[in-house]
Amino acid sequence: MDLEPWAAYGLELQDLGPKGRGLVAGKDFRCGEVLFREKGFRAKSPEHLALEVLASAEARAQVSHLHTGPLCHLEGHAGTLPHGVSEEEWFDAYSKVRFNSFELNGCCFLPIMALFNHSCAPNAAITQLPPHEECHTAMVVVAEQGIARGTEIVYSYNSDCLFVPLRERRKRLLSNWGFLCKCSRCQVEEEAGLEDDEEEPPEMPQLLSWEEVDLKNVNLFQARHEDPVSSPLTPPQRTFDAMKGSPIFMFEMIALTEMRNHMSKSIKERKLVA
Ligand SMILES: C[S@@+](CC[C@H](N)C(=O)[O-])C[C@H]1O[C@@H](n2cnc3c(N)ncnc32)[C@H](O)[C@@H]1O
Repeated sequence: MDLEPWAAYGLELQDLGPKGRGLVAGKDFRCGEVLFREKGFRAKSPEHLALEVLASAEARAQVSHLHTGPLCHLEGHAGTLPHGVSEEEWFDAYSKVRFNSFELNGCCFLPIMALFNHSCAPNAAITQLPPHEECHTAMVVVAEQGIARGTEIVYSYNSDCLFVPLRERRKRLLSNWGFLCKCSRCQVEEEAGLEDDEEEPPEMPQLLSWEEVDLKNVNLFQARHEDPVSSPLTPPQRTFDAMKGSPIFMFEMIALTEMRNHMSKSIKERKLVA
């Protein structure tokens, strides 16, 4: 795999302080330009994808750079560890998948696209492209406005939260993604005291160290999902094996058309709301 696939798109990976790493425009982009595209993995749940990661050394290498979320979010999972997998290995793989994937017709996991940070005032949008294969997904990131060189490229992890007040946005992002949003919009609204007008401050998830996790009470697979150990993925869903050598998906004209339709719809909706 290309070590820096974002560089071919004119993007730079930078350390952005409290948000961790993020992708920044290495040149000016026009509104509507495709900023990045990737073919990734899709499965029923993060648990299924974590098992795929654990099953292949190559897959582990592909996700080794990813951020892991707060461990407390992993509590409540029931089940047995897959044979030969240590608790630490399980939590690492599960956390990487859980905090870097999207719920879009299943659990979609794109290891490079996961390097973009979230914003409640995004300058880019993501779109899932056809064909929706059983175990793959293809997505593009598109500029929703002109983006000047040096600007961080951000999309919204949860578009439902864009049109609600600061506290509610932060609450939703905390519960789904495990972080307190520090995007430019949230920071401006926080400084303007908008959060003080609302009820109940959001609580940061408690970060646990390995020693603090009581593994007896940690259930690996939540009841909401079928247990992937007793119901393994059926062929040809060895997703990571199938992905060998082709992380970037060259999509077709039909996909571009769908993306443009989505873009103009989403821009129109924003204008209506504004
Ligand atoms: C999908 S990763 C994005 C890449 C990540 N920054 C990294 O260094 O790998 C999501 C994580 O990035 C951080 N993050 C993304 N957007 C953020 C935001 N608006 N405010 C604060 N942290 C953010 C959070 O730690 C979140 O769990």
